[in-house]
Amino acid sequence: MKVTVVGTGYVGLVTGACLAQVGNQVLCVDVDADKVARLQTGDVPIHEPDLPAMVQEGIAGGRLRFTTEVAEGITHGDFLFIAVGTPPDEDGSADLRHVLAVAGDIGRHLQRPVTVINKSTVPVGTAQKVRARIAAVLQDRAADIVFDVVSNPEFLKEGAAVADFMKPDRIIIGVDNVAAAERMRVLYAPFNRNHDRLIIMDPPSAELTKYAANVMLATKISLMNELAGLAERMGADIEQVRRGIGADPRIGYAFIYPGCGYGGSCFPKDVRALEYSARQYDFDAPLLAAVEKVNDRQKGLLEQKVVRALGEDLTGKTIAVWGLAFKPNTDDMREAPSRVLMEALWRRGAQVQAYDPVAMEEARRIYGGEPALRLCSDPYMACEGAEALVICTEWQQFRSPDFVRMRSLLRQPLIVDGRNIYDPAVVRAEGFAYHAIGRP
Ligand SMILES: NC(=O)c1ccc[n+]([C@@H]2O[C@H](COP(=O)([O-])OP(=O)(O)OC[C@H]3O[C@@H](n4cnc5c(N)ncnc54)[C@H](O)[C@@H]3O)[C@@H](O)[C@H]2O)c1
Ligand SMILES: O=c1ccn([C@@H]2O[C@H](COP(=O)(O)OP(=O)(O)O[C@H]3O[C@H](CO)[C@@H](O)[C@H](O)[C@H]3O)[C@@H](O)[C@H]2O)c(=O)[nH]1
Repeated sequence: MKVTVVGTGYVGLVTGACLAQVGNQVLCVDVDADKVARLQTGDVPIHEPDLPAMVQEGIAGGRLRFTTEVAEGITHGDFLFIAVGTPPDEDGSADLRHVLAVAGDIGRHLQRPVTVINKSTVPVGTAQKVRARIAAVLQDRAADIVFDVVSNPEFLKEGAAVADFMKPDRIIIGVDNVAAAERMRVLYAPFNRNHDRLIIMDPPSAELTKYAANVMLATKISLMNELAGLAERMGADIEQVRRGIGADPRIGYAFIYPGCGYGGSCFPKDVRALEYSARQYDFDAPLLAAVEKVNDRQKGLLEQKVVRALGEDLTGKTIAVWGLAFKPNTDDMREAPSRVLMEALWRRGAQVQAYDPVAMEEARRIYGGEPALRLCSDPYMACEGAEALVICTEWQQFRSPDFVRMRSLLRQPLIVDGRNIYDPAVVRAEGFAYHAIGRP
């Protein structure tokens, strides 16, 4: 099948590469000429396991191509995916500018009947807006071309994006006619072999399903973080509590890890966007506001723990930070807790020595000119002469460190663990003061 994917970010690139992998002819379109130039040579600009090999295989097999030519893109595909960003506007609402710009492009260049599929995370009613924009532009051209608009939100996680796309838990198809649903079933058949993963519904329900999933997960995390704060005060250990409640299958072990707050390009923005939508409908949604409030507070916790140990004025002091990405296996630092911590430390006059296995280039891009940041090529180098080590991301390589070496490099044997990756008894036996999240 001929597929066009507009937008080659985390979602678009993974969608394009995976659809090419199963044999489709895929053309990916992006307005970012540098990104397209890199992708044309098989150079994947993001860190995502398995993606470079898949992109290179697709290019070599002639099934995956990249262009900045939007007209070429729109005329190529029978399926046109919209996978552009929907960043938060100042008021928290999802900015639909890019999605509607693509709808306008489709209207301008469409030559034959197609299925337009929106993969971006968008508020309820957007499929309708996309349809209206395409129809209006077609009308201006006096072009009478039929098209469907399908809502097909994406649920991949960064760091596991290829695996999630290839073996999805579910494929949500929001559609208003049977023929379009059938076309989607055929397109997704390679990802739907053993169990039927397709859940077909109306477009508004599909659009809300995406937000509902993200706010449900964000709520689990914020609730655990709130309980962690209580545990800390009550002398209980949230890690023991986590195991105790996770054993109940109605609760489950997934997504109940307390920590220094959720980050990334999705949870923070999507909780805010749904809050905004609720206000638009004049509907009080106190739970959503609380989820966000708890998370904001949680992101300030690591700074508080450092201050409690070292004092308010950190002028001239150096703090080591392990982990800059918002979670392991990605170089994405959007809304990462590490950023909140580092910026707070800088305001208090501290120097930061940071290490991340893959996000160093991204850190350089964001904080390149920051004199109070030293990016270190090795985790132990980051500890050299620092008053404390703070862990922001639970990368595997941090889990079993050389504590003796760490202690010899740090000026003070102090670890603030934002991800609860160590056994407090073990770390303390190594001679460290250890402060984690919700643990005595
Ligand atoms: N990142 C994730 O893990 C994830 C997962 C599920 C859903 N989503 C949702 O998917 C959407 C895309 O997210 P992302 O992380 O892939 O975004 P991204 O910022 O990584 O990529 C978006 C891409 O779209 C391109 N673009 C913007 N306007 C364009 C236009 N008019 N024509 C062509 N290209 C254009 C940009 O240049 C960029 O390369 C968002 O709505 C997001 O909420 C993201
Ligand atoms: O028990 C947990 C699980 C996660 N997190 C944090 O939550 C954030 C988000 O993690 P994760 O969900 O794994 O990453 P994302 O790539 O942001 O994926 C989420 O957001 C995507 C974009 O909408 C969705 O497609 C995915 O289904 C959804 O999991 C990260 O900061 C994690 O550290 C916790 O603090 N505790």
